[in-house]
Amino acid sequence: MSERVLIPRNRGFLFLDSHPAGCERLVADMWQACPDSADVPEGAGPVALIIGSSAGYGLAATVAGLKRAGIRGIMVSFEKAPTERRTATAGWYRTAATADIARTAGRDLVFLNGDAFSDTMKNQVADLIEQRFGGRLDYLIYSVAAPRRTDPATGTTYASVLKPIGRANRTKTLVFDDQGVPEVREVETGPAEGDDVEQTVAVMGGADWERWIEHLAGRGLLAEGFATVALSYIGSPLTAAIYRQGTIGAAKAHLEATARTLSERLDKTVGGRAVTSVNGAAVTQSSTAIPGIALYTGLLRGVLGEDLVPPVHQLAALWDQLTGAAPLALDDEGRIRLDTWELAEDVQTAVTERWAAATTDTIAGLADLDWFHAEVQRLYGFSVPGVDYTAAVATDIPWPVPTS
Ligand SMILES: NC(=O)c1ccc[n+]([C@@H]2O[C@H](COP(=O)([O-])OP(=O)(O)OC[C@H]3O[C@@H](n4cnc5c(N)ncnc54)[C@H](O)[C@@H]3O)[C@@H](O)[C@H]2O)c1
Repeated sequence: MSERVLIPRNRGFLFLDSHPAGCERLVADMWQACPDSADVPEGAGPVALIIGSSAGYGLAATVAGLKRAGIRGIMVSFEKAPTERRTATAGWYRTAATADIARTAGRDLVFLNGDAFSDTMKNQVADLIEQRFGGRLDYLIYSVAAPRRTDPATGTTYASVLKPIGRANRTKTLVFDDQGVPEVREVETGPAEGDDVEQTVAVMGGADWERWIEHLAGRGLLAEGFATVALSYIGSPLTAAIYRQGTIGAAKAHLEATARTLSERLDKTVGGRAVTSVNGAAVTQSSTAIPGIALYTGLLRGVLGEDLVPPVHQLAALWDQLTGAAPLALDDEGRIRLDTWELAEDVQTAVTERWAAATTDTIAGLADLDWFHAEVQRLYGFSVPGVDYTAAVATDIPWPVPTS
């Protein structure tokens, strides 16, 4: 086993290495932070498929699903193995840690590493549901965030972009230099051109979610009352030009429209439903790539402090609505809303005032920079309280294999 002392090496919000012990501790902390539920079934729980389970909202869905609903089933993500020179990706280590928690909780989770957009993965999952999980899937949570997708039907590869639609967008944004010193800058993003919108919709819209449901339905694997949820975001007017009214927003609108058509079909065939869940802003590898979102999230935390609702609490609420432990609450467009704390008028007013006042000189008093900076580091397992970063750690942790 290779053991090394790991120090964070990064370019902007991207880090070269991930810390296995930090990642493990983070998952353990998430598990602790998720409240217990009296409604968890004693025996084999419902069968769930969670796509995008190694990070962000998908990881929260997995941890909260274990704790609030006693799920078993299949977790899919796309992570890189450790090599001689590089650690594995953080999601690899978080997956190993999640597998340990599931084992301790006595829940049968199988973790698959590969491209969820491929037919190979869909077949592998369908075979597993058939052979290991009684041939019936109760829940599918779709939480993929990816820059590219190859459509297996045509072989065409699509690339998503983060651009405004119609005209260029100038926004304030937050960056940190190598020493972690913050700077508020203005960046301009040119408008979507050519087929940018179609490409982004093809990656982050509902096409692959629908393909999954059709594939599993075609194999007769959807249980009576089957429910599926895909994650969506609306966000603040401050980020609307680049997010909700931009190329990614077009993809989210497509995802939400897909939910409506899927739901009609599922209702008729298995008495099931498909919905989107609109979640609040969180620091994830995907969200930090969006211009302005880092500044916005730092200010949001500055306003809300500990009242900023972490993903695992939002996903606990989601599972409660799915299992019936809490009433299903849908907005006028049929979406589950777990972002109400973020979009509350007083919160948005306060964030907007701070946004207007934000400069490199004032930012420290307006945003919770320590939290934001540490959250970015925690995406890679660094800055996790309780971890000894001077100790050498084994980096060649194996991907969890299911016990037979
Ligand atoms: N982060 C936010 O602020 C926020 C807010 C609301 C909704 N959401 C939504 O939540 C969803 C997940 O986003 P996130 O921020 O948690 O992302 P993330 O980057 O933290 O996680 C993405 C996950 O997708 C997996 N993945 C990527 N490509 C894959 C592929 N080809 N095959 C299989 N797995 C793949 C990754 O391994 C990882 O598990 C997205 O739909 C996003 O729009 C995010």
